[in-house]
Amino acid sequence: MLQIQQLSKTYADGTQALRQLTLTADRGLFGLLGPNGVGKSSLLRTIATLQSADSGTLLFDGIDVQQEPERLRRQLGYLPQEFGVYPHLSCQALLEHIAVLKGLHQATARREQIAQLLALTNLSAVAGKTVAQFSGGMRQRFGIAQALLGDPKLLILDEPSAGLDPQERAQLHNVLCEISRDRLVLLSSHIVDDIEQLCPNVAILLQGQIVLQGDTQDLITPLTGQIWQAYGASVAVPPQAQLLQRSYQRGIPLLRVFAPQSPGPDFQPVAATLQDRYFLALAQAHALAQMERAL
Ligand SMILES: Nc1ncnc2c1ncn2[C@@H]1O[C@H](COP(=O)(O)OP(=O)(O)OP(=O)(O)O)[C@@H](O)[C@H]1O
Repeated sequence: MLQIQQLSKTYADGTQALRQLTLTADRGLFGLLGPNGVGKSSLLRTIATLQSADSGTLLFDGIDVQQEPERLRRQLGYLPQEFGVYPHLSCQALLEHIAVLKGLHQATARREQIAQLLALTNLSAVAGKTVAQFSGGMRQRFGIAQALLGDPKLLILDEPSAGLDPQERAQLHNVLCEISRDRLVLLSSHIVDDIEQLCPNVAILLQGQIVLQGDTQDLITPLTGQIWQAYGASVAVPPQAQLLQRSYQRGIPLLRVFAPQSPGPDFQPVAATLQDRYFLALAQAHALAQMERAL
């Protein structure tokens, strides 16, 4: 289990990336959701022992991550948002190289593990190609294969589906579900659909703090019967409703709002989604910040 208490991090230029952040995550896929720049990567890099926090505690399965980073690293797989590869090495050779760096010295066991991971990530047929020649989806699956070397109990994936086409995303999702059975997979994204499809548990991060955390379905259910949609450019947001999203459907303007009762005859009730919960959290945080500024 990952237990984070009151974690804070301020960069040298004064940017406060994490503000007394508290979070608990157990086994399975855990989604970390938040807009750009709220501190997701800062949190993941800190958990991955790539940077230190200024204060707070960070425990994983009884390991004090800040006191014993080496012990944590033996249990850790990490896929950063962007990762470089040696351009001239094949996928197979690169995995061999990383496996040795991770301490997998026994050649037969190492080869077996690499073969299993190549099969799991659907890369066996292209293992002889250089990773530089891979498509975006293949690269991400390679990134997951390298992170899984050594069978880590904690896997950290920073925006793993960014830039993938729908087919590659679906393939990646299959791999993620497959590998999350007996470990904690901490996954960051600003693609709400990805988190809703994959993660039974989620946390929403805003301005360096967790503003909402829980079972994904339990966060959505209380919104049942309170999400409404209206089509048309002339429809206004009624005062008793909270605007969640203005968008388009096949070119027609679409308004999506939160309201305990029907906001008016133009609005139809629709099923609530994680995106609604997320936008509501953003709107509430924005309103709170405005109130604080006004005081
Ligand atoms: N090394 C650094 N030095 C100074 N500021 C930094 C550094 N790394 C990140 N920041 C700042 O800290 C804040 C949080 O950044 P971070 O990358 O953790 O956010 P994020 O939620 O992962 O964003 P994104 O989704 O865009 O990757 C931002 O204001 C960012 O500009």
